[in-house]
Amino acid sequence: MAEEPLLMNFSLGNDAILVQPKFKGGRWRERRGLRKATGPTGVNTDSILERHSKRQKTGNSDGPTRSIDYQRRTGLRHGVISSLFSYNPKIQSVTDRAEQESTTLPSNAPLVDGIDTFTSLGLSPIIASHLLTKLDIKAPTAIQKTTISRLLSGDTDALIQAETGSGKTLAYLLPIVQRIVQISEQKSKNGNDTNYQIHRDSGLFAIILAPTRELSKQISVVLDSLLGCARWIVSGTVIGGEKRKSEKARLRKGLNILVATPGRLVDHLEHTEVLDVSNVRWLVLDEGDRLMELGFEDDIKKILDKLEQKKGKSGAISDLPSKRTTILCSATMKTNVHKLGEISLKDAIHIQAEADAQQLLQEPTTSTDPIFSAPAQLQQSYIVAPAKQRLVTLYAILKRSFSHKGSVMKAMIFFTCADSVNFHYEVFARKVGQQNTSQLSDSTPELPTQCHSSVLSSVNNPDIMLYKLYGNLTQQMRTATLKAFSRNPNPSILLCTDVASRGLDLPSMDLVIEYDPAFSAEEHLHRIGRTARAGRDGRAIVFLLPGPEELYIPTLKHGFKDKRVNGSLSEDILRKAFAPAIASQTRETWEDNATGWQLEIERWLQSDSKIADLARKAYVSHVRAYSTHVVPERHIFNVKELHLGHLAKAFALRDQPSNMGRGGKGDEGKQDTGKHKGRNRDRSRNPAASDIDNARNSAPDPKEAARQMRKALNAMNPASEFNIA
Ligand SMILES: Nc1ncnc2c1ncn2[C@@H]1O[C@H](COP(=O)(O)OP(=O)(O)OP(=O)(O)O)[C@@H](O)[C@H]1O
Repeated sequence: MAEEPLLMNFSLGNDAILVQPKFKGGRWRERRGLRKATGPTGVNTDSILERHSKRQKTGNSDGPTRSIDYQRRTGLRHGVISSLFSYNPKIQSVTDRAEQESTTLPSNAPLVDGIDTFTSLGLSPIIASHLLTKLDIKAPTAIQKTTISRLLSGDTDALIQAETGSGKTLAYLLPIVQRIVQISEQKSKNGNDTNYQIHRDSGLFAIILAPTRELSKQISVVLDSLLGCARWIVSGTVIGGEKRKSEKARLRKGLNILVATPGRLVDHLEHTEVLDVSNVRWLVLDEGDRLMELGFEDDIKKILDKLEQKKGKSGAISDLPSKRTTILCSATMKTNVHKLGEISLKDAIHIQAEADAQQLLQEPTTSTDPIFSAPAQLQQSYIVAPAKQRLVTLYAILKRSFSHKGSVMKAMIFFTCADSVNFHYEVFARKVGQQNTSQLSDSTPELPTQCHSSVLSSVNNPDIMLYKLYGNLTQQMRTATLKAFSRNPNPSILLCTDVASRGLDLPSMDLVIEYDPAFSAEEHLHRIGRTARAGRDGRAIVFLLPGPEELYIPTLKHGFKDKRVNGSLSEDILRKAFAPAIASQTRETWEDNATGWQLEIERWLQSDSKIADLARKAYVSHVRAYSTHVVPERHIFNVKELHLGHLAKAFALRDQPSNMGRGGKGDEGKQDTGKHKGRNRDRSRNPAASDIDNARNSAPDPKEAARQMRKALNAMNPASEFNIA
């Protein structure tokens, strides 16, 4: 079954059409469609693209390039190719350019004072020793310390909030596993001492819900390794991406703990009779805010109703708690989490790591102020790069970061859309020196999307691998890619969308680059939280454009306890990365070298129509995605402020694609002659979007419009970026 139709982060009342909702989660395409549908206040990127493309045709907005000599050396002989270094906007903000080393102690590391051990918190010595010997986990983290003792001592609902990488998964899994082990042992004392009385067919006791398949799989792996000390307790997953039949077979065999995505679980609750939830006493909603953003509210309500309806008496298994405990968990707690809390929790306790709780007391926040902080040891910086210098600066950072084997082992680069991931993957995957043959990497559905990057590899670091991940890849490919990326002992770079921003625990992640800033401050926190986990070091870099985007810097600082965020200019980075060899007898400058690199990519694009199409597609998707930043941040990421001609250069295009004013999605080089043709084509490919247009334009009265709107929204699937079921 397809995933239930979902709304993002808001429910429509009868007159919902009159209000301006905030769209946060899901794919940018759906966010954009939804925002456009709600009224004329949204920015129309189609018309912006069209306006700029007309302006573009009247001449080169960049004016003349530098001297004739400079043009001769750089290949800009005809004066029609925009220079990387001229006519860039003024940079206002970067006053803080000296690199500051952090001396801050890690805030999400295991506690080292030796006072709090897992056994002192109430965990059984068997589990504690299993943690030590098999998982190399010696001491609890701060959130584990607070959560474990609280959840072991009672059956109260809980809302767990702690930094990324602070060990929240074990914080809720350990007490649940211990409680089930205790129930099992209790039974064995009453009966046969040598046999545990709980088996896989004794009943389902706990369900853990997570928003993505990747995260569900990850939780399931942690759970399985934990259950190594209680092998008679069996766990499993129902997360889609495989045949329903095999999931049913697994459920028929019996499971005691189930990890699931909400859509797929609802599907089984409705169609799989053998799934008995009468004994479920623990329900965990991991990444609660994301579950809400992806529109799982209805599914969660259905699950809660089913659990309530089917709840059996605890008589069948003695010591089974009479009450169900629900645990809600996330690093960020937005208003939607409180709504989820209202639906799912009763008299819940709010559990935070002690340090976080103290900080909150000292710095009370308003309801509009998101409560979040990044791990203290994470070194965060921003780079102000003019649009034209973005691509070459990204190359320069990667080249320097991976200049020696071991300097950086794993890096992630976040983009706002899959088209952009695809384009940049090809840029760094291309075979140097083979400019006339398309190297478009074809992927086989079951194999990881990976290739060697000869562009980034060097004598000192010869084996740099590239991977890409986004929601529209097949599930097998996504799983294989993450596995291959995690297991590759060589330096590796993952190019991805926000499908990888939540919860993923990828080993040795040293560097996170937000090449496109996140759609919301909370998402930024989750993205950078893929590094600096469990006390380890990590670096995060965000790219900003000069101008309004520099207003984002206070938001970046807000997430850090000591407001420590370093800034640098792209030209400083280019100067270092493209410095000519000392022995060089030529008159080359770093500017020439940087320009040479950019021109090589531009020529490669011109010689290969497939790559050029990919670049145009990426460009249009990027601009459209840009217009879907959350409302409170739209003055910072304002699509009207984008210089579209300069931005084209970041996609190695010499002009803004003139034939893509209104079409965009997948134009694939076709001419778009009529004013509205492209748009109509886009709409015809997305019937839901065209329904929304109809709803907005034709409905005579607000109630009817709202009804049509609900119908249209129901036809869309905001979670499809995440391919959840
Ligand atoms: N007590 C501990 N000691 C050492 N490492 C730990 C401990 N607890 C968890 N870890 C490790 O810390 C890493 C992060 O844990 P986890 O994924 O649970 O973090 P999280 O708080 O859920 O992060 P996010 O908010 O990003 O989902 C994992 O690699 C895990 O094995």
